[in-house]
Parts: sequence; structure tokens; C-alpha cells
Amino acid sequence: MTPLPPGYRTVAVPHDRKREFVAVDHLAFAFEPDEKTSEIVPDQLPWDRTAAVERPDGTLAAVHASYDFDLPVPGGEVACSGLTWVGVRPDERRRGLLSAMIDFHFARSLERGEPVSALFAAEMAIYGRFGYGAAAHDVRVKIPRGAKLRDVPGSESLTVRFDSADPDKHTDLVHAVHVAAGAGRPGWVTRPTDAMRRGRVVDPPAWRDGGEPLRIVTVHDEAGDPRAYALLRRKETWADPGPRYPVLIREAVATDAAAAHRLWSFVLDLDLTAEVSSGMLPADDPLLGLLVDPRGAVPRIADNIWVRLLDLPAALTARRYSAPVDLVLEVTDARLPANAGRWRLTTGEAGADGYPAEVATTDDEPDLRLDVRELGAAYLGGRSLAALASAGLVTEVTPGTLLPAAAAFGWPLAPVCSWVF
Ligand SMILES: CC(=O)SCCNC(=O)CCNC(=O)[C@H](O)C(C)(C)COP(=O)(O)OP(=O)(O)OC[C@H]1O[C@@H](n2cnc3c(N)ncnc32)[C@H](O)[C@@H]1OP(=O)(O)O
Repeated sequence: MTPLPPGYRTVAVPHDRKREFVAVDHLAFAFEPDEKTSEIVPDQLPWDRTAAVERPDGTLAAVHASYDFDLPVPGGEVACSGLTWVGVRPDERRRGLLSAMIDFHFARSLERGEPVSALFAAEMAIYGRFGYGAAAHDVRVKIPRGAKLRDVPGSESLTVRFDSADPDKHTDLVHAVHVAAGAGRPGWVTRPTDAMRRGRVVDPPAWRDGGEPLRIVTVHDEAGDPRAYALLRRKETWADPGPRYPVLIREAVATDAAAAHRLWSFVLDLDLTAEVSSGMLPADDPLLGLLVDPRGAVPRIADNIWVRLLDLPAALTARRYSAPVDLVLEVTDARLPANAGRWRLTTGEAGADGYPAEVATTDDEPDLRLDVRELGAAYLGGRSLAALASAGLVTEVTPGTLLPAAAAFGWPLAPVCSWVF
């Protein structure tokens, strides 16, 4: 456990200390929402899961919170503590406050029966040391207006509506399509509370950055049911050759190929625009398969959700595997020693959702040696153990065991979380 400076202590933060709590994050993240923004954006913090480090004088030096998520994993889901709002006052940095909060967060998550924690990292260098592994990538593409798409049968019969985004009207639609579109995709955390669902659709003027108010494109089938949406804004931009508006997408999802085709055909052909920025997409998003000229789309690939296994056997048995495997993993875990040691992972008979596994401690010789951070990276099936081994991050002790292990841990759908929490 990381000791706090003398006189400092970790405390739970109830709702009536909200002002103090958010003030620390305003100092840490260098922002201050105006009154109107605070009115419009719902309070999404889970006040039974907020905590802080208090100074001897009772003021707060550092804060964090966690969401209660069901994290989709290959073939199932697992209870997950979604770490968020981590902030340390600039004048309290590098004194071990985050390290102490992480110990507290791990202990509380384990007490609540959450075998896994996940987060989005503000900076790449922060969380690896605590055993989090970057478990997914997202792709953001910039696509020129008018980019052609391959045909998809049924797309033509779908209808498109274009409206100003209205939280009262669109929150439920967005949530329903989001849930349906991500079914079966590891990492696809859906927004568990009304406040979080509404928070995805709200549009305080301060967020517009010179663009229009948030709009929503929805795609409907013949019965009128929604099958896709894009939350987006255009930004009025005139140049010598004429209008060059960018289209900036907050989130675009579709439940099926025809709906994806209809959605993107519409978004890629808006008048006055020159380029569409896609927002975060999974690496295997249908858009990337639909583009006739993917070379014309400029991609940016970045780390997406990070995963930390807190209770190794519970986490590894919560997911399914793509192939049968019988494997001894030798795991190091400096922060949670209960995870360290040798674990035999043995798959059973395959079901429709993949191979289930049993995990037990063993004294047998290891096949693979790795840190819990790499196990977190491979956990959602999107980062190959073989690729991690090629970078020297996983060691194959028993020759011939790496590729079967990598095949078993891999998953056909690329993991991603479509929003930052
Ligand atoms: C899930 C989320 O909420 S992500 C948001 C994280 N928050 C932010 O980025 C806001 C701005 N930054 C901060 O509030 C703080 O600087 C934090 C939270 C990043 C770090 O808090 P600190 O209390 O300074 O961390 P702490 O002192 O425990 O540092 C532990 C180790 O991590 C290292 N470290 C901490 N932050 C960083 C960083 N941003 N980059 C590189 N190394 C870092 C420290 O140097 C230290 O290393 P050492 O053990 O080798 O000495």
C-alpha cells in the first residue's frame, strides 16, 4: 500500500461535498464549466462511489470515482469498476496521492465483487504502472465528402431524418440503438444511468466551438423503428474555393449493414461540407469495409479502453475463449499479490458463445510468463498475446504454446468503447 503524507486520509465524498469534489478536478484538468453548462449537463457522478484524499485541514487534495458497469467481454460480461474523474491538485502532484487512491479503488472494487476495472487514460504514461493494460484501439477517420460506398441490399428502402438533437426526444432512441449496435462486442459499455444517457445527447453552447448546435441523423426501417444514428455538428467554414465545412461526429452507430450504408451515405453527402470526421470507431467498423477507397480516408489509431484484472481467476472465467487451450500462465502483479503466481487455464466444451474456462492455481511449470498488465491488454480479445510477445512483453517458456494461447484469447469482433467515461 502506498502511504499518504502524514495527516492525510482517504475519505468517501457524499453528494453534499460535490462543490469541493469537482473543484479539485477543475484545478487538475484546467477547466471550469459556466453556469449554463452546469445546468444543462446532468450530474453523472455516482455519489456512493466517489472518494478523495483529505488534507489535515479537511480540504480535498485529490479525487476519484468509479462507475458500476457491466463490461462486455468475449462471450459474456463481467462486473467492472469504471475508474473516472481522477484528479490531483497541481500543488499536490507526485506525492503518491494517485498511488494511494488506486490502492483504495482496487480494495473497494474487490469488496464490491468487481473482478475488473477499466478506464480511459488521460495520458498513456499514467496507468500501466498500476497494472492496467491498453485493451482496445479505436480508429478515427477523416473522409472526403462524396466518398463512395459499396452497395448493401436493403439500404435504399431505409429512410433518414435530420433534426436538432433534443435530449427529451432522442435520449431513449440513442440508448436503444447503441445497445443493439454493440451486442456481442467486447468493451462496448452501455450507459447504465438516465443521467449518463442524457449526458450523451446534451449540447451546452460552450461545447460547440464555433459549430452549429448538435444535430442527429437517424435511420429508420419501414416500420419506423430506428436502426442507426449519428450525433454530429457542422462548422460554417468559407474558403477561396467556397464552402469547406467539416462534419464532426460525436458518435455514429448502426445495428446492421444496410443501416450503416444509409447512415454514412447521408452523412458523406451533406451540402456545403468538405470532410467528415468519424469519431471513435471500432477497428472493424462497417464503414471501413464499405468505403470503395479506404486509402482516401485518413485514419488515426489510438488507445481506447484500458483494463485491469483485479481478481484474476474470476476475470479469466468470466470471458469465453475462441479455441480450446490448456495453459499455465505465470503472472506477476506487484500491486495485487493474490493474482501473482502460476495459474492453469483449461477450456471446457464449447457453447454458442465460445469455450468456457476453469482457472486454478498450480505448481506446474509455466507455458507463458507475463505481467497482469499484459493480461489486461489481451483480456478483451483485441490485442494478441503473440504480438505482445514479439515486443518482449510476454515470454513463451514452453515452445509451441504461444500461438495456441494467442488464438484462444483472440476474438472475432474488435473491442471498443464508443464513448469516453
Ligand atoms: C481515469 C481518469 O480519470 S484519467 C485522468 C487522470 N487525471 C489527469 O490527467 C489530470 C491531471 N493530472 C493529475 O491530476 C495527476 O498528475 C495524476 C492523477 C495524473 C497523477 O497523480 P499523482 O498524485 O501526481 O501521482 P503519484 O504521485 O501517485 O505518481 C505515481 C507515479 O506515477 C508517475 N506519474 C503520475 N502521473 C504521471 C503522468 N501524467 N505522466 C507520467 N508519469 C506520471 C509519477 O511520476 C510516479 O512515478 P514513480 O512511482 O516512478 O515516482
